[in-house]
Amino acid sequence: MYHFIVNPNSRSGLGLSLWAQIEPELQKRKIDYTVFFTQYQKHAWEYTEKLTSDHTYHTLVVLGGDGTVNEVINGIRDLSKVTLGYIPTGSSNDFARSFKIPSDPLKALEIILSPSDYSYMDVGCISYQNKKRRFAVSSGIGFDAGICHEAVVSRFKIWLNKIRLGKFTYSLIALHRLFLTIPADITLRLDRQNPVVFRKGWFVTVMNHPFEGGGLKFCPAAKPNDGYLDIIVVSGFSPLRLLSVLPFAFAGLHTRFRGIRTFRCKTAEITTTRTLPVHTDGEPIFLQRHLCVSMEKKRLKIIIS
Ligand SMILES: Nc1ncnc2c1ncn2[C@@H]1O[C@H](COP(=O)(O)OP(=O)(O)OP(=O)(O)O)[C@@H](O)[C@H]1O
Repeated sequence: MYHFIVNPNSRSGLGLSLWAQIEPELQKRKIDYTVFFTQYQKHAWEYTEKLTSDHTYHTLVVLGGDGTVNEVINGIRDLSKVTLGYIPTGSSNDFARSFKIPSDPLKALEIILSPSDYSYMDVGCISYQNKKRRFAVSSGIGFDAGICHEAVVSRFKIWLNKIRLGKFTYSLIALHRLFLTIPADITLRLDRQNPVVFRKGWFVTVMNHPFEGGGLKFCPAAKPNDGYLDIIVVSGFSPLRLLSVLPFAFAGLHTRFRGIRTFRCKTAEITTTRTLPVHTDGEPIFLQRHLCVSMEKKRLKIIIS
């Protein structure tokens, strides 16, 4: 039995029309399935929590963007008792990008219905103010999270999705945020070693996958199943210099510039001198000053081909 979780509003409403391509195929092939449509934020989380609370084995299929994947992963009671399939319909689709899941919904469905390979994905986790939230792709504090916060409220994303340029949403909002962000000093402590301070920090992002923000290859060496988290720290830049360097991240060539550092770790503690926006998989988590990052002990089985 496949349990489809559909965000009809993903890519500004395209999710529903893509489901209309998927359902006839399921019916034609007499596939045993249920479908659940999310109606509001965290609805996918609530539903997944209820569904998986019987602690039996489930195959869940997400049709949505990275934000819906994030909510489903957060709702799973026992990561070892779920197999996850994914049909990408979001604006940025960074989760699908590194697993090379096709963007054509029928091709992605074909893989789910006749799988030949799986990945056992690490699941990241941030803790803040006695709360905990998992992430699949990345979680960051500072400039990149500010972009996610703005994307949620911006009409710009809707407009770009309408003209099929949704993947540029985050890059274009980044241009706007570049001149609004005031860098803060950031202290990073990896694997309980000595802390390192980065002056004028723009952002720190913990990456499980190499890409975020619609194809920015922030941590080119990150692998979602290697048992490690990769980290990028960007500090000491002027806005104009950052603007000239960031496009290199689409090719993963930004790491050669001074002011950009990458690390690999199992745990990280991030403290900033001011409260800054935080995100997990592009979902805003308000303003924080202190985050602890780690990985879940159990991994999640993902259908990849
Ligand atoms: N019916 C709905 N109406 C409005 N928002 C919804 C609905 N269902 C879910 N959401 C919220 O939509 C947000 C974004 O969804 P999602 O990430 O799937 O799509 P996206 O934003 O188009 O893609 P991406 O994250 O790849 O940019 C999530 O925060 C989710 O909680």
